[in-house]
Amino acid sequence: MGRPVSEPELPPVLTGPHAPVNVAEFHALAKAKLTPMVYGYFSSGADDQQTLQDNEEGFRRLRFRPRVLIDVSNADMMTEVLGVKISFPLVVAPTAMQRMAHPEGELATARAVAKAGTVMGLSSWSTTALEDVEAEAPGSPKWFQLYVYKDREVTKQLVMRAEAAGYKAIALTVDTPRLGRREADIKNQFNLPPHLTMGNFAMLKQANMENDGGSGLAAYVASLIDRSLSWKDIQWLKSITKMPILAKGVVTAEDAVLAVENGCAGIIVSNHGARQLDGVISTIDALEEVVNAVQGKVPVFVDSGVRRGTDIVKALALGAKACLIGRPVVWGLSVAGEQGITYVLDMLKKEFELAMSLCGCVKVSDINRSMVIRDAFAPYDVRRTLPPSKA
Ligand SMILES: Cc1cc2nc3c(=O)[nH]c(=O)nc-3n(C[C@H](O)[C@H](O)[C@H](O)COP(=O)(O)O)c2cc1C
Ligand SMILES: CC(C)CC(=O)C(=O)O
Repeated sequence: MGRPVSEPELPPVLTGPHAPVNVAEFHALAKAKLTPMVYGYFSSGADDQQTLQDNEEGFRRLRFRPRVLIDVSNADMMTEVLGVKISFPLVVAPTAMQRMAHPEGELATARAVAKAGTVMGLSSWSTTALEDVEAEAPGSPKWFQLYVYKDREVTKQLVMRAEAAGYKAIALTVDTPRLGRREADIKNQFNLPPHLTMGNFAMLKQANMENDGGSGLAAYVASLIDRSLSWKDIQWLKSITKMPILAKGVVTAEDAVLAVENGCAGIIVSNHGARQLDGVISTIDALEEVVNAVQGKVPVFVDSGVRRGTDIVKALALGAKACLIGRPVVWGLSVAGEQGITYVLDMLKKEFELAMSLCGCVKVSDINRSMVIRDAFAPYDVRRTLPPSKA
């Protein structure tokens, strides 16, 4: 597979023999470019980072059962999320403070994601105002990620602004009543660099990240975010917006059922890129129980650890409608702004197309449960897919 974007248009870091050919190589380039404080914030998981490792390992534990001698000369990667067509089943997850990665931050992301024909998630804690992000790529579908403030009026204003600007959904983050313990941020006494602001909050322009020698972000979250948030607040949220609400951060069947009962329009199986509770189950391991619990009533998405096109095929085989990626986009942005993200998305799209074809799938809906097994040494029970007479 060749490199994704036509070479003459690219900056030197993305051309020639040292150009990255996968997400891991983008990560390495970003690490070399960013300051230790910024890199530490973007890359870290919580505590011992056990789940950080497990998120990627979880995908590796799955093995394919590809089908052969199927005409794959035409691959159709299009799919649909919440009524919106996207070019392939990958959505960009909301990640905070993108101007730390590149001066154009969220604006570069909006342009690249629009060009790729998919959905952008924008963080409440974007370093660019949500209206400016929409104006940069007007009409291109975006989800607004919501942190619920102790001050419900602040929250309400934010939701109303997102709806007025044309955002298509609210991704309500449900796994962050408190910030996970990220040791790099504590060591580096993380703080938003003084030339940047939280773009969505005029009154909080200077983010008050005063810390007592630890992570300024943890102090910021503790002072502003509503720890008392509970399922009943979904009703409140539904009373102030017509946008569909996605519960972002569910990893159990119990909570999946509650999300559906409380009127969520979708579920994002996520452990926040392993940044919250260390030791929590990897999302690819949690996915199937959530899919089974939901019984097709709402779409299920998954993020945390998706690094390859093959990971997307595995997630879809286990019932996800689409995957989201967080860090891979941050690495692309850090390395080469908009072009870096375009390159990353294009690379993952090509990987996905190849993986689909090698699995014998012509279209996204061909991907099914029979295509993966968890344990490479346990035979697949063919009674699941063969008619009884042949099983
Ligand atoms: C640097 C960074 C910032 C993030 N900021 C937010 C955020 O503001 N809101 C949120 O709900 N999730 C946030 N996340 C979590 C992502 O939305 C997503 O769940 C996660 O990155 C997926 O895992 P991956 O990075 O392994 O792809 C952030 C993740 C990272 C890495
Ligand atoms: C500002 C942060 C709370 C954003 C976030 O969700 C994260 O860093 O994981």
